[in-house]
Amino acid sequence: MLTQEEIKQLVAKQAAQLVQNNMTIGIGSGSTIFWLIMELGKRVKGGLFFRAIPTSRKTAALAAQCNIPLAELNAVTNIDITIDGADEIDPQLQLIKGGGGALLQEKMVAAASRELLILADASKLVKQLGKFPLPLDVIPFGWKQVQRHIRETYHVEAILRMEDDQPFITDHGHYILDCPFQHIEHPDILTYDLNAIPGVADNGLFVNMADIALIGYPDGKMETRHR
Ligand SMILES: O=C(CO)[C@H](O)[C@H](O)COP(=O)(O)O
Repeated sequence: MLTQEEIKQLVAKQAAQLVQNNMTIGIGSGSTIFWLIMELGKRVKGGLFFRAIPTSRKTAALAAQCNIPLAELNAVTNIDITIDGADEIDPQLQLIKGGGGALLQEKMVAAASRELLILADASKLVKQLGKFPLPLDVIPFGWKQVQRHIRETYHVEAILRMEDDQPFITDHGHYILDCPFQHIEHPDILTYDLNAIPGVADNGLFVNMADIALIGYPDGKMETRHR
């Protein structure tokens, strides 16, 4: 039986093979994507040329260490594919993302891409989204108003994400509120409503965005799911 880390490595290795010469790709964030970057680094060493739009500073730094050429989102007109991880994946390939706090940039890069491929081990599969607390990316000014709105509207206690006893700060200087909705029945409606709250930059629901998910299992099998 493979460990979770070995499964992540396996799906990352498979996904890295999809990248072809001269492509522009989006590279997600997180521990699964760490392995993707390692595999892509090997392919760069082998002579493959592509350029990548990173979805976080961490990803940009890792990719640079692996000699992967980087480009800015504003500098490109086409992204062939974005490869990213997820925190929850439902049967329709609707996602919760943002466990690493990079959801805003991840969603912007994914939205600009022709295709979004999600890599995950099978523990991320759920029947219904919501067990994983939904991250909201919020502007620090007035974040408590957003928290109050979530409490009064949904009866959900949004928790300010902390790091080393300080609020966690995103790459864009924002805060993250983690919202334990438990059961999200209509992700399409919820994403729309949450983003309408003043002060919310974005939320971690990725609705109708993922095209394919590559899922790895402890026995070494891999499954491809399409939306
Ligand atoms: O959305 C993300 C970061 O904002 C990640 O893709 C998500 O948290 C999954 O991470 P991991 O591969 O470490 O489980």
